[in-house]
Amino acid sequence: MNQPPENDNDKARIARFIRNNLPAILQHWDEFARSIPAARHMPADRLRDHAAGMLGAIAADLDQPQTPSEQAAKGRGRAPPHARDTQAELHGSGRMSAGFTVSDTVAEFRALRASVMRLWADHDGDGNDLANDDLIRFNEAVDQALTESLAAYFVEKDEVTHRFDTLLSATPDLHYIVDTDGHVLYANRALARLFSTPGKSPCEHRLADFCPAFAAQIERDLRAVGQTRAIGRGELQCTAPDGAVHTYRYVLMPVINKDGEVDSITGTARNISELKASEAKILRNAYYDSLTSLPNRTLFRERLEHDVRHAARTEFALALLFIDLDGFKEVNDRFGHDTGDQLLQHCAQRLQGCVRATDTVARIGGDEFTIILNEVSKLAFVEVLVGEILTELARPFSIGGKLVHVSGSIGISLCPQDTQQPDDLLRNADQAMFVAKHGGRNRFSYFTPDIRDSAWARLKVIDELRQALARCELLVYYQPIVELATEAIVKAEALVRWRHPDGSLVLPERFIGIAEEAGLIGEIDAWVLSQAVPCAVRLAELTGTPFQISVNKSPVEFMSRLVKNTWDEDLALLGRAGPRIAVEITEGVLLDDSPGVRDKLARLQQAGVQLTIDDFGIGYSSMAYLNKFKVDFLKIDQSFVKDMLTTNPNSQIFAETIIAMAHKLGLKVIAEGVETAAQRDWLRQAGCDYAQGFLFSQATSEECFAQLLRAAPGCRA
Ligand SMILES: Nc1nc2c(ncn2[C@@H]2O[C@H](COP(=O)(O)OP(=O)(O)OP(=O)(O)O)[C@@H](O)[C@H]2O)c(=O)[nH]1
Repeated sequence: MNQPPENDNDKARIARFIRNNLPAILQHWDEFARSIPAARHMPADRLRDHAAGMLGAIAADLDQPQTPSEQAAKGRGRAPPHARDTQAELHGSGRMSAGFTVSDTVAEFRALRASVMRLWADHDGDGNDLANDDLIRFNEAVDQALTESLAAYFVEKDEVTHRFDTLLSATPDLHYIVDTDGHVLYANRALARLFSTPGKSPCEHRLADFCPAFAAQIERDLRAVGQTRAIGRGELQCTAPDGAVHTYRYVLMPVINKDGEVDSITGTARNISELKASEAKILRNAYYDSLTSLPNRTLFRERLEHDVRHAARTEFALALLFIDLDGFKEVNDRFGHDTGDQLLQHCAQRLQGCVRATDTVARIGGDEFTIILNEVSKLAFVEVLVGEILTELARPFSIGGKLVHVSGSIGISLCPQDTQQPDDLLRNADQAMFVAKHGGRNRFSYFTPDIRDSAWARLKVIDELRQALARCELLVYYQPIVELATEAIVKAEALVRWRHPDGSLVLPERFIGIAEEAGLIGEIDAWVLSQAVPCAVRLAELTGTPFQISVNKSPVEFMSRLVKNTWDEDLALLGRAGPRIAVEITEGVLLDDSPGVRDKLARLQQAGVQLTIDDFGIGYSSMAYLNKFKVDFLKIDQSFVKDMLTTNPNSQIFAETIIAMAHKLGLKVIAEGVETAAQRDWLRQAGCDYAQGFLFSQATSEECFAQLLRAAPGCRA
């Protein structure tokens, strides 16, 4: 049953008291408030304004008439608020945002209550009965305000929690909070999903349970963070429920409570599996050959250094094998690069099959492999193994239904016998391989000091040759080609000579091969051509008839990418020279079916250059290409001429056959190396068209050549 409202004067008295004594109450309150941890660092005026607001709201509440049941409800803090967003509610949500704990918030109300009551007690009131009644009313109003404030505080807290939960749920990173014993207090959705155990919340686990393989590491890191309060970092691998293994990088941070103790530990973990995979790929690319998956040159060098150091500490030797495939370019040219690539892969497998796991097989260049053989106790074993490798490489490879053949040339250098320097060891093995290759391929050669000396000599020649070009030390000599019927000099072959700084005249046999290997041959041949063209013009003026000079174009110029490309300039020059210049090529060039070679031949043909096939008869001597390309002259190799009348009568048959065949095809024949009158006579009688050789003249300077021409009968000069 409702009680009548209380007397208005009574109701207003405490409210009036609060309003009249507000400065004094706030002064008391200030002292209390400073003991609240969260309020300690707040500006005093803000705290006061806030308290004044709350007291004003409480006083306003006290102004309201209320029934006894409302009063009872208020006493329990259950009275409905007067309006939405009461001052108390605003207080509660504000305190939550300002970082007040619940107990801080309660303490603030306690301080307000104590401040008013202290002052009330000191006050000359209107009598204790009334004062007690007022105090009861006051306490009820404070309780009500506190309840409203806390309710708003928790609503705000839930909202903040919800916001953070939403934020943490949206991220693929794992976020978690554990207590100092490692029990999970919070796991975001990504972590819960990753380690979902049916019927069990992540909070029923210890963090270490999620990753048993790294449990000890997790426990150790959590312990360290708890003890040192330092941030902990680490990486671990976890197997997800779908069996996938992921790598996580994690950070652990201590949560310090108001007493300065580690209350809990928060952690985040990021899946870095992709990063790891790309790091591994970068590492693989830096150290491994992508085609064969063998160690590349960089890793090989590191291993060699390591193994050489290791060998120095043992009584065992180390053998380094340098393997270069023979005829690999032909595989590329004939079957295409894909087949070449597959061949390299097969070779890599076969090489690996020949050695122990402790040895290293590496691919250090195009068709170059190296093998480090460790702990060699007997050199005989090396030879047995090298024999096996040669057999393996020479065994046909079946690639794409085709049988492909190559072989290998192997150089061997030993540590410590030859050297203990990794760089020298590699150079030695390379030089020894070079010797094996030039010794006929499909074989091996040990490094010897002689090899080193000749390799150094070779390098010296390359160096000097480079300078020879720049210092104009090369000369062109001309060897006459006579018409056998008349013995008149009708043509010449341009041959290069090198006036060495030591004064000697070096013949091409001594340096052309080296120039080819060093990639200098293109420049040399181009220079010879540039000299021969004006010479042909001058000789034609001298003789009064067109005069042709033939120049050599090395097969290497057609085939190797190492050689400096002078083709555009050469062809322009040849085009201007017309029939004054013929180009001599070997038959191997015509037999080469690779697109690069075919293209260069076609350009020569388009320029209308007359072609001479040099050294005819010693190679494949296939007739088929004579049909495909317009050839003008065949040069019978001097080896046939040399022994046709002495040791090998078959040479006569060869020469006769070549001459007959050439004539049937409309080609003229030139015999090289004619040294005797008997050879000349035989060739003339066999129908050969032209001859050159010492019988007529050695190669000579343009000046001497001009004298030869002037001395010839019928010369107009
Ligand atoms: N298919 C393929 N070819 C390559 C690769 N790297 C280099 N080459 C080619 O391998 C060839 C190596 O040249 P050489 O060693 O002179 O060729 P070769 O025919 O074995 O010559 P010799 O060693 O004198 O017997 C060149 O034609 C390169 O273009 C590759 O990764 N794949």
